[in-house]
Amino acid sequence: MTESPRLTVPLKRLDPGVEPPAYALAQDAGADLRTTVDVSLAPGERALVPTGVAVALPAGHAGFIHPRSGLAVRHGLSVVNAPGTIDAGYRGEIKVPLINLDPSAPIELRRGDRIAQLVIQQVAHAEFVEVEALEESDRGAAGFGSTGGFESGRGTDMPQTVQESDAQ
Ligand SMILES: O=c1ccn([C@H]2C[C@H](O)[C@@H](COP(=O)(O)OP(=O)(O)OP(=O)(O)O)O2)c(=O)[nH]1
Ligand SMILES: [Mg+2]
Repeated sequence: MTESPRLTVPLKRLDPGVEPPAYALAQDAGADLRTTVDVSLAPGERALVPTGVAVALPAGHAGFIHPRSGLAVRHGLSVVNAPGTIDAGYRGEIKVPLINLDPSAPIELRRGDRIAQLVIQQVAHAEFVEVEALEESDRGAAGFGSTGGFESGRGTDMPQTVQESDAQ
C-alpha cells in the first residue's frame, strides 16, 4: 500500500481519554474526529460537540470538517455548517456543530464515537485587486442551473434572489 506524504501538524489532546483524530485507512482524505461527550439529538436538533483536540495547522492550510457519509445515510447525522472551517491560526478546541436531519428518529452518540472527519487542504490567499471590468468568460454571469436542471427538463426555472422576491 502506498503511503501518502504526511504533513506535520502539532496537536494538543485536551481530553487524553479519547482517541485523537486518525485516518481509518491509509489513503483516506479525512481523519475521523471523536466526540468527548455523550450527545442525544432529537429530530431536527443540533449541538456543538467537543472533540478534545486543538491543532496548529501550518500557514497556507485549513481544515475542513465534513460529515461522515455512513452516519449521514444511516442516521441523518450531518454538520450544520458543512464543511466547517478550521483556520490555520485557530488554537482552540475543534468543535463540530452536529445536526440530526432525520425527520423522526433521535440519534444517540457516545463519548469516543467518530462523528465527523477533518480534511486538511492547502488554501490560496488572495490579494483582491479592484478592477473596472472582469475578463470575459464562457459562463459570464450565468449560474444557478443555467446549463439545465434534471434531464427530463424539469427544474429549469431560474431561482429568484432574495432582492427579486422581496421586490414583488
Ligand atoms: O465547525 C467548526 C467551524 C469553526 N471552528 C472554529 C475554528 C475556526 O478557525 C473558528 C472560526 O470559524 P468560522 O470562521 O467558520 O466562524 P465565524 O462565525 O466566522 O467566527 P469568527 O468570527 O471567529 O471567524 O472556529 C470549529 O471549531 N468548528
Ligand atoms: Mg470567520
